[in-house]
Amino acid sequence: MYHIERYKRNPVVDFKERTWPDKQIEKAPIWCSSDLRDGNQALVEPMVVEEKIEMFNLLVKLGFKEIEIGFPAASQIEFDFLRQLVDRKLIPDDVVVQILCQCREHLIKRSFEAIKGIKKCIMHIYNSTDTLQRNVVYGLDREGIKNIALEGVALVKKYMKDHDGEIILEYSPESFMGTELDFALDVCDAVVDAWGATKENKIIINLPNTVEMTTPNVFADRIEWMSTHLKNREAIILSTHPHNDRGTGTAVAELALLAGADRMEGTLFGNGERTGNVDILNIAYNMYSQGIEPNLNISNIKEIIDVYERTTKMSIDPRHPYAGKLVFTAFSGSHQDAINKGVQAMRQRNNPYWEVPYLPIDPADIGREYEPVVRINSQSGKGGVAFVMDTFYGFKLPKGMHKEFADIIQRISEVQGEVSPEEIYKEFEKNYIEKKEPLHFEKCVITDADEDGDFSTLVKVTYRENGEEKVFESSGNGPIDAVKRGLEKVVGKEMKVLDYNEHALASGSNAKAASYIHMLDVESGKTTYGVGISGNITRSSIRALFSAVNRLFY
Ligand SMILES: CC(=O)SCCNC(=O)CCNC(=O)[C@H](O)C(C)(C)COP(=O)(O)OP(=O)(O)OC[C@H]1O[C@@H](n2cnc3c(N)ncnc32)[C@H](O)[C@@H]1OP(=O)(O)O
Ligand SMILES: CC(C)C(=O)C(=O)O
Ligand SMILES: [Mg+2]
Repeated sequence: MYHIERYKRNPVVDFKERTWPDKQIEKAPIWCSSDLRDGNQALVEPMVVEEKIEMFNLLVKLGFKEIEIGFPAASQIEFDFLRQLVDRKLIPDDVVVQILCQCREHLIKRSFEAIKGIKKCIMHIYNSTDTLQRNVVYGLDREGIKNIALEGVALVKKYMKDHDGEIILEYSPESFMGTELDFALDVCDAVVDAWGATKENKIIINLPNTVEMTTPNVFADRIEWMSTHLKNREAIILSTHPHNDRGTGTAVAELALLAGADRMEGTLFGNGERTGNVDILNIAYNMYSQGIEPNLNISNIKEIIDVYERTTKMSIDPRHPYAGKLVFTAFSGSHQDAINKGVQAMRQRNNPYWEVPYLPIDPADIGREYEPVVRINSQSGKGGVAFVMDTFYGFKLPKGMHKEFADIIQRISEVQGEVSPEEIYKEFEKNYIEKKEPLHFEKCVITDADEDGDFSTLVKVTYRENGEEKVFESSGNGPIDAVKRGLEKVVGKEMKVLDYNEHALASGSNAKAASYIHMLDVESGKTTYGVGISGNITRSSIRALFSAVNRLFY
């Protein structure tokens, strides 16, 4: 049943002093991957130890320096994984592992057992602080909730005494977005004090968007408000941890950075509870697209996808930003035309900037060079077909030919749907290069008459007509003109070469040339293109003439 009266709006923040709307992201935050914790706790089949190790190694390779590896007090598998990391010496010196724990003594005690032997560890404790959970989960008032947090700090301090390694404390007022700001501030200030954080020995205060409840601007206000009101801000690394319930996780994360967050927790491709955590790669690629160094090694998205899909058994949606199979592909005609023109213009322009319509970054920069930017179906146009012929096969079709050939392809796509580059090339061969019947060119002997003049080139052309070998002789002001005049006699029609183009097909000494003839049947006014290829430029142009004649008159 549809009951809109059951829902109410969440409050905005009365904070006129906000400065984030005028800011820009200037640098990458401290990234913390929560793939092995928040991501893992949301999987139908949580990762087993070997899968976790594979994911951990990937995160290290990507350059994460802080990795939340789980909740080791929660299960044996989580505990064993952490022990494996230690025993197999898989944690590089410059990587700090982080573990999550509730503010409960037996769990904190067990967590300290798990981290034995780790030089430096972020101990992440949390408790929910919002009005709803205060009432329904804990049945406690503000003071009671604050005490859970302070009890957590006291317990970490207690077990730290016998621990041989550095502990950085992270505290999260879980469900921060539903917590009154003055109370969130009160709890966080109390935790910072109780921990004794200083500028030199900072604490991480992590303000999560546990469940998205408002538009991103409200979350940004909340972050900036906290950032400016926390008592001992210089002793704090302000972290945030967005989720994606309203589909605005990335927006929230980016606005939180404008609003003063120093650190960002999230996961690869946004795996995580419900609609997921924020997709760290999305934010990092967004930074990259703005020329901001993301401080992550994200140039091989294929490898990231492979490990992610294998270990989480999740799949990437084809429309997922940067990673989806279709996100750098244009099917529609006007987009393809603009991409085609943009790529040509880039080749001619003398500056380093990537500026191609509809492509925010060069897909090759992130390892997507093998996927087609342009795919052809019934929504496609001439620019797209020309782009495929150029980028896949090196044929630079003259502009006038784009429509003629695209019409051939569109007739096919309307029947069968998508037409692959291979099929497009086969049609090109069939309709142009191999258009060799009924007049099949065999050879041409060219002689230059001594005197200059309109008919100084003499040709003797051997060809087959419906299989029968024949010869004609003709003259003209060059080989193309001479052969054309001969063909007029063979066909019995007046024809005119409207345009001629040629280009090399591949570099190197055995490069072939492609020739294009635009031909008019003077009587009917019909025109068409003919295409020829050969290692010899004159042969390729004569082939193009035959191709055009076969297309136009038979
Ligand atoms: C937003 C987040 O992602 S938070 C992280 C969530 N992740 C996980 O929970 C994954 C791992 N968790 C687990 O495996 C289990 O919850 C365990 C092992 C940690 C604890 O198991 P159990 O004690 O059996 O159960 P459970 O989690 O339901 O405990 C609930 C009790 O803990 C209390 N509690 C919940 N969170 C906290 C907290 N952060 N600090 C202190 N107490 C807490 C509850 O109020 C409740 O108390 P009650 O028994 O008096 O009603
Ligand atoms: C434990 C906390 C930080 C969390 O995962 C959340 O609030 O989403
Ligand atoms: Mg979370």
